[in-house]
Order: sequence, then structure tokens, then C-alpha cells
Amino acid sequence: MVFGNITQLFTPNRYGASTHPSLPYIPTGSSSPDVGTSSPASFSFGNGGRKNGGLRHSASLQDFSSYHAFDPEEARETDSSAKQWGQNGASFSKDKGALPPSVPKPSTSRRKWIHAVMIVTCLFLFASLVYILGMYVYTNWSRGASRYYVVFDCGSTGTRAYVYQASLNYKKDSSLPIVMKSLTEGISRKSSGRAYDRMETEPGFDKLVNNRTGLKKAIKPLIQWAEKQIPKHAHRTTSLFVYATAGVRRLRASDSSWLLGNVWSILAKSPFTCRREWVKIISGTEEAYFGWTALNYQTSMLGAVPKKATFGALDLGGSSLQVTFENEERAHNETNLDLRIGSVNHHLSAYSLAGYGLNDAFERSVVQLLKRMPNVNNSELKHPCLNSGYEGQYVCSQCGSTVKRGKKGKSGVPIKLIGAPNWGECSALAKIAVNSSEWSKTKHGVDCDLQPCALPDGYPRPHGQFYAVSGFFVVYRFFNLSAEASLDDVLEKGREFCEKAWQVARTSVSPQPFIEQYCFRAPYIVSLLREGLYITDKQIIIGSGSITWTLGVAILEAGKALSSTLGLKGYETLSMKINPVALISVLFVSLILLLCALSRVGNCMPRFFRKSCLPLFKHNSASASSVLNIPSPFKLRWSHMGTGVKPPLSPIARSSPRRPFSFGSSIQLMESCSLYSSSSSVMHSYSSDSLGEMQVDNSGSFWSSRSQMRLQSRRSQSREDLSSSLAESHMLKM
Ligand SMILES: Nc1nc2c(ncn2[C@@H]2O[C@H](COP(=O)(O)OP(=O)(O)OP(=O)(O)O)[C@@H](O)[C@H]2O)c(=O)[nH]1
Ligand SMILES: [Ca+2]
Repeated sequence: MVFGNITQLFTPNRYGASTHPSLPYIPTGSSSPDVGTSSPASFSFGNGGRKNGGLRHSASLQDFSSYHAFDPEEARETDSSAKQWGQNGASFSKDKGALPPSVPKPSTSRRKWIHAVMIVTCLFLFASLVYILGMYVYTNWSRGASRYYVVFDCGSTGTRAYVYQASLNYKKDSSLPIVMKSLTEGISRKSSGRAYDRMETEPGFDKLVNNRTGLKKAIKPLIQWAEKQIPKHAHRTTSLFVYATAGVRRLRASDSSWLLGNVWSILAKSPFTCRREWVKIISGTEEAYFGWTALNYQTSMLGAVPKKATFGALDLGGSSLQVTFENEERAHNETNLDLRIGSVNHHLSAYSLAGYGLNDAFERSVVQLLKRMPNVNNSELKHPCLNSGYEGQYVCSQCGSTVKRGKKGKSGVPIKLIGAPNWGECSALAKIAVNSSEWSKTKHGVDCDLQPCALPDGYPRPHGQFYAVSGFFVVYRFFNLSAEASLDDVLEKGREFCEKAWQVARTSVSPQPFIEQYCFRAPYIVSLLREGLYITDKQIIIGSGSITWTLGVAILEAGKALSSTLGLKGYETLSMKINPVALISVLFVSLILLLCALSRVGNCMPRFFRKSCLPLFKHNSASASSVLNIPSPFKLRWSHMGTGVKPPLSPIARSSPRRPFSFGSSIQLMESCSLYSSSSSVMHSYSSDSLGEMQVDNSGSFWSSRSQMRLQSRRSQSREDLSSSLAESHMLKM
């Protein structure tokens, strides 16, 4: 009943005579079969009805030859009789011209607006349903699917390959549902001294300018190793990112362009998917927040709901230092960075301090010493941070301005370093290496005892808890210190190491690069943290070598690739979470409701929308003339009505004398599913007198006419009679 009422809300016109050409014929003075109705006022068959209740005559099924086009004028004429009919009470008599009462006609344009809105709403609902369904299926499908990412870290001391396998795993706490696994199968640890378990080739790209062969040797082993980590079928869908950091960042543009161009051409043969824009130099800020993302992912702080306090990241490389931390105070410079993970916003301060990497800092100490000894003969230099007995060739790339350039093409100045250990002088030299005003051209006279002397003007001071990774980890590991050791422990270890003769010091640790520099590195990292950044021991947690910014690249790329599904899973509206299944069900039910309503509105639909699945009349007896072989009572093609009169949409007798339903006919009435819906077919079933009175619900509601449908099916036999007698009557006429 409710349903019927809803759809009837959309019935634009239950009584209004429409001028629509395909509407039923309402001949004047026609008679119509009896049907009991309780109230004349609401007489309707829900047929998108006609002013004169077109279908009320349809049941007479009398001689068709007297039908003519429905004429609105006539309808009006009969309107008065309709009123009269209404006064005659509810019975559905066959009185001439008996018409149901007319009601004011809604305007045609309003009707058209209603059904246009209905159609648009239906289309929108349908599109939303398809989208939500599609995303839901994709979400579930992609949950099990893995994607692979290969990230090259082209650092100043080496090029490394990292392979990650990303998959989705939605968690109840709605934290980041991305599961990232680092694949490290078959990595040959070069020596126990190595701080990192990673697939690496040395030296870094910045030492291979104009050396294509060297580049190929740096790249090909990494590609071959990565291929073995990933199933062959997934190679084509694996994304390869080649990001260079400080070492390449500080090169001249011509050199860095040469490097990236050649790397791209070498990678063209790789089985992975790589785009030209994925072979690039990343900025220090990008490197910083990739590292922060990796760190907070591994410590499960990233995208946590409710939001958790994240860790700051200190990533000390060979050439640069990245500093990243959450900072609600908005510094007014390029160090601000906003990151949104899931529904969590992070306001970051992220910056990279060039030249503060371990290798560059040592070089700065050399430069500083050279400045103090202008007449360096044979380019020999004593260094207070080198063990006694140490002698070694050193190529100083930053010494160009101080000493004559090296051999043509060789970048940097070769210098012979000689160990002259002095712990005090070494610590002071380390502090100078930290104080940028001592060596940078942009800053002068900063006192490290008064302010963080590693930071450029305006850069926000680091605050909060920090993980110190990469180079910090490397130094702790070299001195065999645990992560809990203090910075003073580092200084103690460093001093002990410096006091050893080189031959002793060198063999006291596993073979590894840069052993001679650790006497300098100890006081350097302590001074960098305490005077350069003003970070206290309590703020520091020493991280492992596995926390690398490349993990952050894979997480953010996986987030982009899966964001559509993540977005769906975290679907929220009106700040409440909606289960997609519930959403899909609601949409589906709404769509069905609308479609039903639309089907009731259909009579205003453009002609090509309407289907003529209206009751079909088919002549059953062989003798009947073709005139009875008619496609449908509402779109009839009457061959003998050559008068241009349109076929009646309902077989309503025109001023034909009243006739009992005595003439059976072989016209077979088939189901109606149209706008005229069941009531029209119900009315047609009045064709036989055995039908007698038909109680039609006076509200003309959808449900009541359905109940009549059952009545119809019990009387199908009478139609046979009706159709055969009708045929006879025609035959007689002709
Ligand atoms: N390349 C490399 N360096 C190592 C290794 N083990 C310890 N180290 C030391 O760690 C320092 C470099 O750390 P990385 O983080 O790899 O520096 P990088 O990425 O090459 O340098 P940036 O381009 O500034 O990031 C070097 O100065 C080495 O002394 C290793 O296995 N490989
Ligand atoms: Ca690095």
C-alpha cells in the first residue's frame, strides 16, 4: 500500500486529460461496464489515467470500428456528464457518457520537470551504486593483491637498491592499512664491519660523471638483484624510482644532467616500469620527509587514529644531514611541510643541511687546516684527528680554492694526510666543522655556546624526541655501542680510538670504508647534536640501519596507488563512518524505489522510452479477419480506419448501444506491465458477461488493482469467448 502510494505520488496525472497523442481514446457518450466503486470521486485505474478514465470503457471491447482519436475538447464536453456520473454514485454503469469526475490538471511542464528530476536522480543513484560497488569490489580484490616497488638510493658514498612488497590490510583501529615488506633475499654483506644490510655498489654517482661504463657497473648488478626479489609476472607492474641525494645534488647542472640522462638510458632495458620523471635528484626536504615517513611507519606512529606523537628524524648521510619533526609553530620559510596520511594531518618542519654529512664534515676539517697553513709543501697536511703513523692520499673536492687543482679532469685536490693525533685539537676542529659561520659564506660570527650554530637563520629549532639514524647509527656501531649508550660514551670511545697507533686502530675493527675518519666522527656527531642543533642526550634514540628514506618513498607511492580504495574504506560522511555494504544496500533500495516511481511517471516519458508491453490482443480463431490481429490496445494500428484516426488506446465503444458482455471474443488478453499497469488489463478482462460486477478499489491504488489481477486470471476462459464472438460480430458487419 505504501509503495503504491509512493509511486502514485509520482503519477503526474491520474485524471487529467492529456493531449499526449498516444493517450487512450475517450469517445463521447460511450458506455462502459459496471464496476463497483465506493466513491465516484477517486475513480481511477492508475493508468496514468485520463480525464474520462479512458480505461473504464476499455472493458466493453465492443465493435472497434466506431473509435476515433481522443479529443480533449470532447473530453471537456463530457466533463459535465462526468460530474453527473459522479452523482450517480459509485457503480460503474454502462450509461452513455458516464465519466469519472474530472480533477484539475497539473500543468504539463510541471509533469515534465518531475520526470526529468526523476530520471536524473535515477541516473545519479545508478552511477553512485556502480561506483561504490566497483570500489568495494576493487577494495576487496586489492586487499590480497601485492604491488612491488624498487627504490634506488643514489647516495654520495654508494648506490643502493631496495625492494618493497606492498599489500593492504585493513585494521580495526583504522590506522594505515598499508603493509610494506622489505625484500632482502641474497644480500651479500661485504664485511661484518658494514653498518648496512643492503645491496650496494660503490662509489656513488657523483664520482662517475662522464664515466658511462662506471655507471653501468653501478646500476646493472642492482637491477639483476631486484629482478630476483620479485616474481617475474609482477615485473611489468613494479615501479622503479631512482632518486639521487646530496652527492649528486651538489654537482654542477651539466654533470648532474649527464648522469641522469645516462642512468635513464641504461634503465630503459630494465623489466620494471620506470618513467623519466622518476629518475631525478630529490630535494633535501623531500629526502627529509621520506625519512620521517619511513621512521614513523616503522614505529607505527604514521596515520595512527587517534593521532599519536610522532618521532623526529635525524638522517646523517655522507654528504648531508636531514632534520624532520612535527612542529605546530609555523616557521615562515621553505621548511614547512604538511602531510596527510589517511585522516591524520601532520604539520612538519623538514630541512636538509648540505655539507653536514660525515664525509663532507671531515673534508671541511681538512679545508680548515689548509687555511691555517698557507704554505703547504708537497701538499702534506698533519691532521689532529688521524692516528699516529697514519699516512694516506686524500682527494679534497672542496679544496680547489685553497690549493691548485688536481690532474686535469680529476675533481678535487690530492693531499697527503699525516696522522698527528691530539684529542683537544680534534674536538675543537669538529666544533668548527659544525659551526657554519666558520666556513659558510652566508653566516658570520655565530657562537655555538649561545645558539644552534648548524642552523641557517630562521630555521626552526628541533624539538621533541628524535631517532638518530644512518650515520649516527654507523658511528655507534663502529664503536660497538648499544643504542642506549650516551653521547659521552661516544666521546670516550672516540678518544680511546684516537690514542691508538694506526696499525692497532686499523685492525681493532672489521675491514670497512673510512676507518681513519672515526677519530673525527666521534666528537663531530656529539658536537653536531649538542651545539649544532641544541638537541640533548635525552631527546635521542639511536635507530637501526634499516630505517631508510627509501621506505618512505614506497609507502607514499603505495598510498597514492591504493588511495582510491583506502578512500572508500575510510568512507565517511557527516563525520560518521558508513559501512560500504550498508551504503550499497541503501543506494540499491533507493534506486528500485525511484525506478518504480519513474515507471508510474512514465506516461510523460518521451515516446521512445515507453515500451508497449501493454495488453496484447491476438485473435485466436482462424476465421477472424486481420483487423483483430492487433498489436496492442493502446497503440493499435487499425487497418480499416483509413481516416487518419489514431487507433484507440483502449477498445472503448463510441456511442455504441449498450451491449451485454454476451459476445465472447477470441481476443486473448496478455499481461500488461505498462503505465496503465495491471488495472488496464484487469479492465479488459471485463469482456465477458460472466465477469459481472468488478469491484475496483475506489482509491485506485496500486495494490487493489493487483488484487483484481487475480480475478482476471480466473476468468481467462471468458476472454476466449469474447474474442470469438467479437470476430463473428465483425465478420457479420463486413
Ligand atoms: N656507503 C656505505 N657507507 C657505510 C657503510 N657502512 C658504514 N658506512 C658509513 O656511512 C657513511 C654513509 O652513510 P650513508 O647514509 O650511506 O650516506 P650516503 O647516503 O651515501 O650519503 P648522502 O648522499 O649524503 O645521503 C659513510 O660515510 C660510511 O663511512 C656501507 O656499507 N656503505
Ligand atoms: Ca643517504
